[in-house]
Amino acid sequence: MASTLELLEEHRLFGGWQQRWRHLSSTLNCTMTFSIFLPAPQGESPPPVVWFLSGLTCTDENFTTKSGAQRVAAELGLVLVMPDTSPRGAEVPNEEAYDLGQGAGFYLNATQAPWATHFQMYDYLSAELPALIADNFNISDRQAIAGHSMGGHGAIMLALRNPGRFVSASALAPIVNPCTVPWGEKAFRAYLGDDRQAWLPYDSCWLMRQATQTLPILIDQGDSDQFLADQLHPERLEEIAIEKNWPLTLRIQPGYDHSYYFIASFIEDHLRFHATHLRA
Ligand SMILES: N[C@@H](CCC(=O)N[C@@H](CSC=O)C(=O)NCC(=O)O)C(=O)O
Repeated sequence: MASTLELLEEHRLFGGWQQRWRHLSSTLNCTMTFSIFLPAPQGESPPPVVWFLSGLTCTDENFTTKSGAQRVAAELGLVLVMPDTSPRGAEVPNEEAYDLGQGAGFYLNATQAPWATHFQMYDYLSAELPALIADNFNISDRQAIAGHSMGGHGAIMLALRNPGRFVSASALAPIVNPCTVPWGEKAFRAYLGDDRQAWLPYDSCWLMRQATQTLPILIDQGDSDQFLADQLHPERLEEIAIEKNWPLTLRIQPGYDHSYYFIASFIEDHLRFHATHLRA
């Protein structure tokens, strides 16, 4: 299936362009959308890229419309790519619950029926979408990745599984140990089956323990986050990082919850963190 891009929306924003595109994904066997922010050019070199993976219930539009990230991305000359969080469409299986099915792809390759035909988000994000973006936009191969909650899991997991692909990774309120928390256990059992060994390559704590090549990681976590105690456990990844002398910074932010108000408050720090590494 050849992938042609169809422009759905375009808006001038902070001197750059916010665009939304549709394409047929051969990996996911459905039509997908993604959003991209293209800053005004700052020189001859193609601009570096920050990917942002969103959380449960999100599309590419939650971050686009609620984070306010484009102002700083424009200043820093960063391209932002915002993929959707799962395959979509009437032909794609779904559940009524918000934490399984459409909007809850968990950035993995499902092996179980009825999910496996479409839920191949790991391959979509590690191969098909990066190639499509590289073929159609003037971008650098200097790239970083960030995400929120389920998307924070996706960002750190993708960075740990693909050494050298990203220069830095960051997350806001990420699920760092999905194998042991209710959101992750429910999704991994449905998508990957009962064998917990098959879950491990999607667990950032397990991946960091195995890793031999580091990259800088920044994590922000609100201490009033309603999901902190049951689902997130950022301290578990921090403990492994300390044991391994890994360059990871975990910042606990007093009073902040799990919402986009939290993301909007700290996304500037994340983009500046990535810009430092992307321009190094
Ligand atoms: N609706 C659910 C909670 C869903 C939720 O909070 N989603 C978060 C991400 S949670 C982890 O991945 C989110 O980003 N929502 C979109 C938004 O725009 O806020 C419930 O009621 O518990």
